[in-house]
Amino acid sequence: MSTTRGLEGVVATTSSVSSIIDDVLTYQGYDIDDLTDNASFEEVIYLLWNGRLPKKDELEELTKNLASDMEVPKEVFDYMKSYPIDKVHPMAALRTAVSQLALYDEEADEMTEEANRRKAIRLQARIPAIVTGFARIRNGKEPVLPKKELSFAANFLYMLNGEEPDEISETAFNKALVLHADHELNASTFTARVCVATLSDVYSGITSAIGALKGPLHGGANERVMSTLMDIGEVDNVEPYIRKALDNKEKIMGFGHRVYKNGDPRAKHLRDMSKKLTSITGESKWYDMSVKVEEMVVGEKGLLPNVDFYSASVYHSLGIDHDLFTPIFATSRVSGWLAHILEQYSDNRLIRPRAEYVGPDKQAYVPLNER
Ligand SMILES: CC(=O)SCCNC(=O)CCNC(=O)[C@H](O)C(C)(C)COP(=O)(O)OP(=O)(O)OC[C@H]1O[C@@H](n2cnc3c(N)ncnc32)[C@H](O)[C@@H]1OP(=O)(O)O
Ligand SMILES: O=C([O-])CC(=O)C(=O)O
Repeated sequence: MSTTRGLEGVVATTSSVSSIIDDVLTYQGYDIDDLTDNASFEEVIYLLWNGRLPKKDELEELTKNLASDMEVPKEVFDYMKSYPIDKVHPMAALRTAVSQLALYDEEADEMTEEANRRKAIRLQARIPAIVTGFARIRNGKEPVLPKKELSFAANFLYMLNGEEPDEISETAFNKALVLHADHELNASTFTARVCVATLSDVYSGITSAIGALKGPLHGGANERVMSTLMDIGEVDNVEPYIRKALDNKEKIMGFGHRVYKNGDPRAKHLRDMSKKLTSITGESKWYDMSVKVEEMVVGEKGLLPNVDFYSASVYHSLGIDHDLFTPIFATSRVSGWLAHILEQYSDNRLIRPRAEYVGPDKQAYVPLNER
């Protein structure tokens, strides 16, 4: 038996949801650049779940269903109010609340395709309501109900702040959602597929995926990018800070990628958005620092920024709390997880690889009092 550390380069399944070929990312064959410039997040959800872009009436129906399914069972928010709220990370809150959602869904264990699609809409709709509801509850405020006439992106910001966003913020947030929606067999998506390949339910798949996304080597990196920028503080501090970190063999969050070696095609969109938004807020230093960090990490290590690097200054400029950055990633990525879960169910086989045994051999049991 031979092993590949971290399964690098191993092709573990076929999929038609998204592809990364020659550093080009597509969702169902549509280039991410095209979708980012033109599509609403709702269109992307439809595309990922159905393999084609929606017609007008199909989009209207999905948008209506998403808006009407955003209301979270009261019990979930009641329980949230009893969390040790000042110690709970929003990703932990999200993981718990999504698991709890299953308890109030009578169809949770119903395995027909129709039921799974209905649950997909409910999960896609309720995750933003949970993320924003938690953000408000921990500040002593009540969750805000979504407005049916708002887009998915606008509703997120509305439920978070209690005020409808301006057009620039809505557009930027929509682009960020489009950019994070799916990414082939990344760690959290693989986790979701492994879970549901046992024929476990959709809620279990999404709860597991949230756990995987939370880690700093994956979705959790975006929050850490902002911590790095805050630690650096000023453009002039970038050089000594990054040099010291690299000398100490520390990882610079938001750089490197398992699949892309010539750069993540999503990063340039977020870089442009960061430049624009930080100049609007009058805090260009976050963009300027980011550019300087990029120059140094590219120069010293040849590592390029991934999706998490510039998203940090984008979300910061939208006034979002830093520990909500990864839950926002989950709010978008749940669309991809659900597409992969539906695909897995449609042609399922248990996912069960092997491990090469490297432990001790031929051990004989020694009674407790002789050890
Ligand atoms: C949405 C996403 O999940 S995108 C990724 C988000 N994660 C991050 O930004 C965290 C920082 N980046 C990393 O930790 C890695 O680049 C990963 C996890 C993304 C990819 O990991 P792998 O493919 O396993 O690469 P690996 O960690 O083996 O790195 C290869 C070499 O590059 C170095 N390296 C990789 N990323 C970085 C980094 N961000 N900073 C400094 N050095 C790095 C490693 O130390 C290693 O060096 P070595 O060969 O001298 O030991
Ligand atoms: O694909 C990966 O390994 C990580 C990533 O960029 C993503 O999930 O968006």
